[in-house]
Order: sequence, then structure tokens, then C-alpha cells
Amino acid sequence: MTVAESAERPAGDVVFEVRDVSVTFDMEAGESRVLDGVDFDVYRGETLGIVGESGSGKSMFASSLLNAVVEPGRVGGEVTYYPEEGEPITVTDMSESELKAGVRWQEMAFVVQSAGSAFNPTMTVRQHFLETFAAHGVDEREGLKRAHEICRDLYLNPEQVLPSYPHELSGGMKQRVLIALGVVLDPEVVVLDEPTAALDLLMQRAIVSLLSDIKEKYDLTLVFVTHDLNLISLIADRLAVMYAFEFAEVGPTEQMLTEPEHPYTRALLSAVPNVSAPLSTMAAIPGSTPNPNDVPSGCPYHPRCPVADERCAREAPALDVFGEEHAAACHYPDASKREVRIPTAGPAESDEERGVDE
Ligand SMILES: Nc1ncnc2c1ncn2[C@@H]1O[C@H](COP(=O)(O)OP(=O)(O)OP(=O)(O)O)[C@@H](O)[C@H]1O
Repeated sequence: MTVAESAERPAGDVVFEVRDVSVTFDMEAGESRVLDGVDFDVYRGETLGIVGESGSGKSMFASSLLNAVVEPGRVGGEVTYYPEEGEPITVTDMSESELKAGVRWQEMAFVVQSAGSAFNPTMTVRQHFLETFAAHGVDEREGLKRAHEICRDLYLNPEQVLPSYPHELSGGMKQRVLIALGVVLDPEVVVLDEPTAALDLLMQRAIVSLLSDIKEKYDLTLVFVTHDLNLISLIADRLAVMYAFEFAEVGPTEQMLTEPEHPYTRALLSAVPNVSAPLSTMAAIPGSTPNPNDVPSGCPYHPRCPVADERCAREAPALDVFGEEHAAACHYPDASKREVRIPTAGPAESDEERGVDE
């Protein structure tokens, strides 16, 4: 196990310290940078929602936390994990076998969509649990006792679910089983990548509400990746918005929903169907997200941004995520707040004037 060199713990109760982390793929067209040197702190006990349009780098960020980026992606920079007790661990320095032996699932779990290869179709749910226990040296009887309890927490009947094969379960049940498998070894952190994307609206809501309950009961930190801002706003303490492979804005959920500063966050809020807002305030975001081989200069959002000027095309705004509760990577947050309306903010001012330089 690789222990981080710095004995100093960061300020605040940080569980993941992410420093200058990048993910790159070698492609025929050259190197593709799908996570671009991000700095971020995840706090112990929080529910952090990572949102953004498809292809913005959310999954890359989530998987880099556990050094679980898909092959042949390369992770650069450093992710340090601070367990509640014991020495910090540099996750990005660990090999796959070291991670599997001591960290993944026991300290941090990764829950993905139940579609795809998350299950082995030839094994019952019980066998999936037993395999997990065997891989981590957990006593079967003890493990199954906990599996029963967690299934019940997730409104699954263990007598029915454990002997079943994955195909015998509904989508919502399968997803809850994956969550139970993620939580069964008592990790500190659970990272969830679009865990409800394939489910209907009611089941999505039920699952986030159950997640919120088990987070409290088992004292978890949750990192939840989704493109569904409405859904994650129900349970997240903080929201972090990604655009073009980096973070555009981060802050407490309430502030992010009512007073977002980045024009992209504001556009995203306006693009989200919101039952309590008038339809006239809904607007698609013009243009499309950049592809990794063609990220615009300066602020990557500038070609789509209604308040951008030549400075934005030239100079990348920094995102100060340290010590700031709410931070946006934007040169003109005041102009953004004035000119990019959001559903709850009422009509935008007609004044076309740009705000003063920040
Ligand atoms: N195996 C791969 N090889 C090369 N590029 C990849 C690979 N997997 C993902 N990418 C690219 O990395 C970028 C970021 O992808 P990522 O999956 O993190 O986005 P996302 O924000 O999670 O999107 P979604 O909501 O659609 O899952 C995208 O441009 C994607 O095309």
C-alpha cells in the first residue's frame, strides 16, 4: 500500500484530495485529454453531486478517484485518500492488485449502472455477495448477515433477491443490489456513476432517497455522478459542475441552484425541465460540448457564452476551490448573473451592458 508522503492533512475533513489530475488516451488523432488537470477536495460525510452534459468528463473524474479509469486511459497527477483513521494513501500510485487487496470496496466502492457488465449473468445474487466476501477475506456468515440487513435497508426482500439470477430482477431491484454490494464491506466512500440513469422517474427518486438514508445509517461519503440536476439536488450537500473536462463551478447545492455564477451552470439550470418554473424560462444551450481534441482556447465555454469577450477567448479563468465555499471559473460572474436568466430568477434585465471586470 502506498502511503502519501505529506504527513500534513489538508484543512477541513478531506477524504479525497485531488491534485492536477488528468486522464489521457492515445488516439490516432493524437493524445486525447478527457480530464484536464483538476484540483478538488471531497469532504468526509458529504454528498457531492457531479453534474454536466454528456461527455464533459464526469465519469473520468469519478473513476480517477478510485484509480479505476478504463484501459488504456492514463491517469496523471495525484489522488490522496484520507481514511478516518490511519495513514493517508496515494491512490494514484497503487497498482490494480494493491487496490483490490486493500482499498477498493473496503474503503471506497464504485457503483455503476446495472446495465452492461456489472453482473455475471450465470451467478445468483447470493453468489455475487459470496465472491465479494471471499475476495476480501470476510467471514461468509458475518457477511451474509450484513447483506441481509442492507438488502432490507434498500427495501429488497433478501429471501427473494439472494437466490435470484440478475435477469430475474427488475431494473430498480438490480440497481439496489449493486448498491448493496457496494456498501456490504462497510466502505467510507461510495462513488456512484449514473446509478439511476436507466430507471423510470419514480424509481430514480426512490433510490436517491434510499441512498440518503443508508448514507446516514452507515456514515458514508457519497460522490454521485449524474446529468440529472433535479434528481441530485434532492440529496446533494454540494454540487460541482463539469464542462470540457474540468470543473466550471462548485458550491453548496442551495446556492448553486439559486445564485449560480457561471454562465454554463445558469444555462444548465434553464435547460432542465422544472415543474415549478414557467415553460418560457426553459431554453436549450446553443452549440455543443467540445470534443477532447478540439477544446477552445481560454475559457472553454466562451464560444457558447453570451457574456464572453476577447479576454475569455484568450485567458482561462481559474477556479479557486480551496478555502472558497462557492467558486466559479468565470471572468464575468456579475454579467453572467445579470444576463443569463435562470428559471427561479425571474426575467433577465434588459440592460445589455457588460459588468465590470472581476
Ligand atoms: N475508452 C475511451 N477512449 C477514448 N476516449 C474516451 C474513452 N471513454 C471515454 N472517452 C471520452 O472521454 C470524454 C469524457 O467521458 P466521460 O465518460 O467522463 O463523460 P461523462 O461526462 O461521464 O459523460 P456521460 O454522461 O455521457 O457518461 C468523452 O469525450 C469521451 O468520448
